[in-house]
Amino acid sequence: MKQFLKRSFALTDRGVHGALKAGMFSFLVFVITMFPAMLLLLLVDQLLLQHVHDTLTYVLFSLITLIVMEVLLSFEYESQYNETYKEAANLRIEIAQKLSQLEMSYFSKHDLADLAQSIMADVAAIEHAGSHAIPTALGFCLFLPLITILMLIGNWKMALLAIVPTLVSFGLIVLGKNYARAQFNKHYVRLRENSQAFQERIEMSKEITAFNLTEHVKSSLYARLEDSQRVHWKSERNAAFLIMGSEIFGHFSLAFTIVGGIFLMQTGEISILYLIGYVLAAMKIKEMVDANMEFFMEIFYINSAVERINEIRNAKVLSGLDVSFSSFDMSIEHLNFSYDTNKPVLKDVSFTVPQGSVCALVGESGCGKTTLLHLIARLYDFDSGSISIGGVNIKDVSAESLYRNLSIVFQDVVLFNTSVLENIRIGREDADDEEVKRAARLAQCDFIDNLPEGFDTLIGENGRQLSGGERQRISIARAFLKNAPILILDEIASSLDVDNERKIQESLNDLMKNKTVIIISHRMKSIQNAARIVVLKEGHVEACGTHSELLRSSSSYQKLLEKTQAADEFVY
Ligand SMILES: Nc1ncnc2c1ncn2[C@@H]1O[C@H](COP(=O)(O)OP(=O)(O)OP(=O)(O)O)[C@@H](O)[C@H]1O
Repeated sequence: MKQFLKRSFALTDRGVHGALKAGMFSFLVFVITMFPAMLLLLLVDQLLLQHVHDTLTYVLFSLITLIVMEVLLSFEYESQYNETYKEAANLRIEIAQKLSQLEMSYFSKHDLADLAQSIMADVAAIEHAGSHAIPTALGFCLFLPLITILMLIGNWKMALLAIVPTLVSFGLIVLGKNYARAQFNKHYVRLRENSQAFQERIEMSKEITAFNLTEHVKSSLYARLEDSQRVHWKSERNAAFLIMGSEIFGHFSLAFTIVGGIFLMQTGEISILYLIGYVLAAMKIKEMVDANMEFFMEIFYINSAVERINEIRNAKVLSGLDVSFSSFDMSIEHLNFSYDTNKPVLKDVSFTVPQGSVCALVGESGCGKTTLLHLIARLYDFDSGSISIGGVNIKDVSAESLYRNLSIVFQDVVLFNTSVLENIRIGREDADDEEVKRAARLAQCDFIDNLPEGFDTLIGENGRQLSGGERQRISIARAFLKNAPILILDEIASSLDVDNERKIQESLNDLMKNKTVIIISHRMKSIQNAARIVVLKEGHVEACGTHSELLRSSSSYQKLLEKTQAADEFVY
């Protein structure tokens, strides 16, 4: 049961416990709401059949019913709402933790807007269902068999007259469930596409204005909205038909009970008290079904949200053991990798980088240099072969052990919407302010002095208040601060002007001392002193050696040098 609830509603263990508790209270509330009908039966018994009951019986019965009802309702409320809000927070935390453990390939295969939708909207949908629909449905599923058995014991014919139409009414909803689910999924896909389109519109405002695309984008957004409105209307309309059909059958329950009951009473099979009792029970069941129908629909509606949350839960995580590396020699052997199975990006790549030496990766654009750095940083897992540090395959190493020993400076720098100081401190969380400032000086971040509040200046979303070169230097300062034994540099000079590049080059020479460094640079001159230069061509190692060795032996290396020289001389 617990596993069923966990799977069906993407609940956490605690959430399952909460839902069961709330469901039990809902069941008790269903039971107690039958008591006023029983009181009415007592009265009918007295009026019609002259079975006189003491007035105190009515008063006591009413009082006890009221008190129990009040207590149960408050418990039901408490367990439904409190547990659900806690569950929504737990679920979001669980998803956030899971996302932080996933392979990067998961993010490249999934839409980020979709993930954001899963964390916010899907959990909100489950939260709403959890506070209303799931406990009530659980309670009703317990109550219906109980009342059916009691009614069958009383008179099985009357019981069937009241219960069968109710079951058919339910059956209709369940039968239509798959159809409704497909419609709701379609609507969800449209919503996701719309939010992607709006996000793109906002992110590309500059390009849209510059290329005079405002009208075109506006009309395509309107067309999208109209389309999603159509799909939404269709899904709501079909859901409404289902509910209506099921409600009509629900009414048959009452009609059959009255007509069948009168017939059975005339044949002398049941007394008028039985007739009224079964009519009251049929009315109550109908009332409950009506009140809860939208909850059952809601449970079908959250199905696609549940599927997406479960998909994140079941995704493969980066796993491995905590390891202390004995050395930082790096060895890459027969490495193969593809982003998708049809197109290999790296093919049988092998080379070594001894501890404390610099290795440069060069090659035409698209040959797989950045991909190789991503694999070394374990942002993706490779298909076959190995990457070892100190003889240990990084696939067997936990993310914490690896990143403790690795500093990475990528082409695309990501900054957080906080102060400059905190952005640099990301390199090493326990660094004090002085250490952060020293790292900034080493990375030539002199622009910080000109910011309004120096190191305390907030730099806006993804550092939008900074230039490309300034963002790059903050990223380099993080690497200085971390001072890890392995350093990965991907085109760090791409956003720097000549003056800054020269300054950073000097301080980088200090940082790189005694470290295992892997660097990509399109400025061929800057890597000429590297102990080893690996020339990649269409995903495989074409040549490997020092600058002077490659000048003699590799025609691809010579061509790369010629191209960079030609680019340096290019005049606009
Ligand atoms: N996330 C991705 N999903 C699918 N294919 C990708 C992805 N990233 C890169 N590729 C493809 O992999 C190949 C190698 O790309 P990579 O970025 O590693 O080349 P590169 O040598 O670093 O290029 P550049 O010098 O232009 O930065 C390219 O064909 C690219 O289109």
